Amino acid sequence: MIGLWDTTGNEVVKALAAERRSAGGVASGMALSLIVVVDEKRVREAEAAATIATSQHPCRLLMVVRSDFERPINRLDAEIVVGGRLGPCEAVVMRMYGRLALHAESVVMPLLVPDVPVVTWWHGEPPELIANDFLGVVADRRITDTGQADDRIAALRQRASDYAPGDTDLAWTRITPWRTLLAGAFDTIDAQVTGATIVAPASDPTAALMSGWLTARLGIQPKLEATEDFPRMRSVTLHCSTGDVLSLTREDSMATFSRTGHAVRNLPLVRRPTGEELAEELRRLDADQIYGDALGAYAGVSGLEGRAHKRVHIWKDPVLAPARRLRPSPLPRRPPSRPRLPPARACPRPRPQLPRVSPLMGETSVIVHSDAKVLAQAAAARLVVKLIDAQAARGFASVVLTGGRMAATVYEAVAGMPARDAVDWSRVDLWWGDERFVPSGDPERNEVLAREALLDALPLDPARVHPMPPSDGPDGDDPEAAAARYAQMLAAAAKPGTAQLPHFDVLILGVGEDGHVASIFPEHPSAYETRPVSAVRGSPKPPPVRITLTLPTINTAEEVWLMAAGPEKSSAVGMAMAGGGPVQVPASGVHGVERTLWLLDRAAAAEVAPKLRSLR
Ligand SMILES: O=C(O)[C@H](O)[C@@H](O)[C@H](O)[C@H](O)COP(=O)(O)O
Repeated sequence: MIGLWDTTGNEVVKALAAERRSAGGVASGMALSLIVVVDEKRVREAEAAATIATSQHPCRLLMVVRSDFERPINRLDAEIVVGGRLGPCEAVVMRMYGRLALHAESVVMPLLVPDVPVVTWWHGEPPELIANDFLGVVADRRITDTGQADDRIAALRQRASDYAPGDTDLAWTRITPWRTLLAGAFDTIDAQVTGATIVAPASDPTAALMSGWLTARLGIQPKLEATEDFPRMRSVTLHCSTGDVLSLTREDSMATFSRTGHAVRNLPLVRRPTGEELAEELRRLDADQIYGDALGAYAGVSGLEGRAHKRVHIWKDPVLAPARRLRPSPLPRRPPSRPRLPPARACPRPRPQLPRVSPLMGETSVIVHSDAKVLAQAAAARLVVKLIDAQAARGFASVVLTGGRMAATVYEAVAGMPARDAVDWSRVDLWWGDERFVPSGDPERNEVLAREALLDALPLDPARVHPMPPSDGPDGDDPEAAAARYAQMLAAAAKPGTAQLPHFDVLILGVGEDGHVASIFPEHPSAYETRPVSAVRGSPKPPPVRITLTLPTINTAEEVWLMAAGPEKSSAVGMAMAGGGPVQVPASGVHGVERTLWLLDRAAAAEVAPKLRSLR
């Protein structure tokens, strides 16, 4: 077991690899990644259940304990157990504090086992909308437990309204033994079932699902008879057209089965531990249509099976929802005797700090167009509409431009578009995300590219056009000074007293074959930079000296659009969308405050995992 205190996602990935090596392949052949989302007070229960389930299903268990969203600092503590107290699996228990807890996926995604299904189980109050939790959006199967909700029946109805195939609920799993016994009873009768009575507490979601199941299978409307004398569903009685009555009644750990004209029989009906219920759900990785039918029949919602299997992540900040305000509890202190992660100790060089990415991250959409030409036309149309909308809302608009072939085709498409005249170009601010540090007028400059392809044809206000300084500008051949100058220009344009940067409505990026964006290159110092603007030396893409906005600056834009076309971009795009990490794949580290848009052609989208490609 390794305990990592106040750590980073990267350290957890490294420590897991180290622990796997030292465990000598204890947990090979993992069939799935199981993400468990749980509150601190229920961790022990969740661990006990997961231990039972993982003993039946070899998997990587990723337990996410989220707390104190309001805490101003972010912190991650992690515990890595391979083939130990959590069963024969690889387990990472992660405690996330502060705003980091809202972006658990940034830590969890790199830990998913490649190419195997992902199952997410919430042990506790289920999320109102699964789309609000990225850990649910990435999962192939999603397991909630409405039995844990404060208002269990309302939670069940909410599951129906929010349903997508692949969802399931442990309140449903709980009636598997009942359904087995009742199905056996049906087999013994020829008569038609005309009615049913279910005796259960009024708020029992399991009884509600039993009612829905009987409605969906037999076309009857069962009567729910409320009782407060029993904590769980007490009995199910079926009335046949012949007048026969079949009844199944729970008695402690068994059931009595009675049928008109037959002797009463005792049958096993054991209440299973949560871990057994979880294990049952892990046995199937396709959608459970019978559950969907039962849920829809109970809630009176039709067409559940026809819904899309995948959800789009919808950002929701629980801190802004007054009902969920949480009082921060003291952060656990690192135990003095706890050893530090061995690989980190072995690392001789001080590691640079990862840039703090903005905690605000809107929805991510992936739009795949047939080819680069259509992509350029569509992106151009989108840009024109975005600028018109921004001007309608605020009177002006601002866009951050980039360089490269894809950007050039989009600029040309805007230039050739009659609708471009609907934009008041004199009220558009233009900034650059990066620039090649060469003399002014040099055809290598991104500024020159944009001017020739588009800007020269537009009635812009020159005072609103802000190219990055050239190498023959006021700072001469000093890219650091030029970067600092651009940072000052940005600060001067920011709203006084509120920010260091102006508002960017949309920031456009091309994606390099190696996953670079702007002039932030993989494993390059620019990928660690936290100042707003950075000089770049030794760029792997010529020319070698450049200036770039850094990741924290890019991530303040309202919308960030990443554009890529062609097969040579497919692996970079695939890695970025799989959460490759901002240093290894800078494109994975950018996002818009309100929206991140991937604009791809089919060839560039080829390696985007199917489950992500369906995000729209
Ligand atoms: O100055 C640059 O080179 C760019 O700003 C760079 O980030 C570019 O956008 C990508 O490399 C994609 O370029 P392509 O669209 O040409 O592949």
